[in-house]
Amino acid sequence: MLKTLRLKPFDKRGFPFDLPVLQNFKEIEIDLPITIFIGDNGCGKSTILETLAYSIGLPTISSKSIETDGSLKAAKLLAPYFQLSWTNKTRQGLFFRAEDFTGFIRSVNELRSAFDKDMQDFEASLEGHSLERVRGMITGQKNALIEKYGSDLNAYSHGEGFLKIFESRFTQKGIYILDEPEASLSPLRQLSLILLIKEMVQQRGAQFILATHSPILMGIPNAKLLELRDGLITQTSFEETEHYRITKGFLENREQFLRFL
Ligand SMILES: Nc1ncnc2c1ncn2[C@@H]1O[C@H](COP(=O)(O)OP(=O)(O)OP(=O)(O)O)[C@@H](O)[C@H]1O
Repeated sequence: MLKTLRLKPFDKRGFPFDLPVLQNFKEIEIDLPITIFIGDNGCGKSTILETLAYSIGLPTISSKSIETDGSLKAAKLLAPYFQLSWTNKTRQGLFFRAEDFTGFIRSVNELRSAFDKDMQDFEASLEGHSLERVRGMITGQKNALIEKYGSDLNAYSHGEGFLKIFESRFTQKGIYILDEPEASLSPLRQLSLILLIKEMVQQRGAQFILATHSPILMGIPNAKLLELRDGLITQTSFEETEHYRITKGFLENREQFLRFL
């Protein structure tokens, strides 16, 4: 389990080093199975999560190497200053960003189509024993793909596809870093995600680190809530978060609430 994140002193300028939150923090404890980063847009949650995922070397949903991901330039710059301490070091788990999802669905479906196209080509050029061997190989690979992700991820709605990915990739003890996993999940599906996370923690001993704007996900029992605000990272309680207070005020009396906007 990841226990602490320390930020070594740096004398660099420019993004990401100029982020206010990086000016002040020296060490944060990530000592519970579920840690949730919260805070307003632009406060630096994704930058911290991306740098953590990069430092650990976690797989992304596309299973491509995180080191060659061009969108993680800031994480590469910052990673040398991240010092992680562990009880049991691991590189197993997943780094999930909502924005990776669409590209991922496309690539899975392209791979499936490529298997079909290869099969047609081989059927036209081979025969007998050779054709049977190639057919067996391609069918095996295609079936493995279908078993893992379903017959066609495009056949699911966006939110259903999200949950399908979580179900198929939350499999082993490891560390799961999820950046805004609520992006297209209905409140009911967010509760399903909480259930999945709880099962993974209780049955597999997995660790989760999330960034979210969802008051539902923030309410996961026994999670450590770290709020980024005014350039500081401080531990907070569910009821103290701005997200909770605004949502509660709105739900309790939205007419009056909106009058003050
Ligand atoms: N490549 C970049 N160059 C300069 N500034 C950047 C770059 N990428 C992000 N930023 C800025 O860094 C700040 C932190 O961005 P980050 O994505 O970490 O915030 P966040 O807390 O995850 O926000 P959100 O909740 O909107 O996802 C933002 O103000 C953003 O505009």
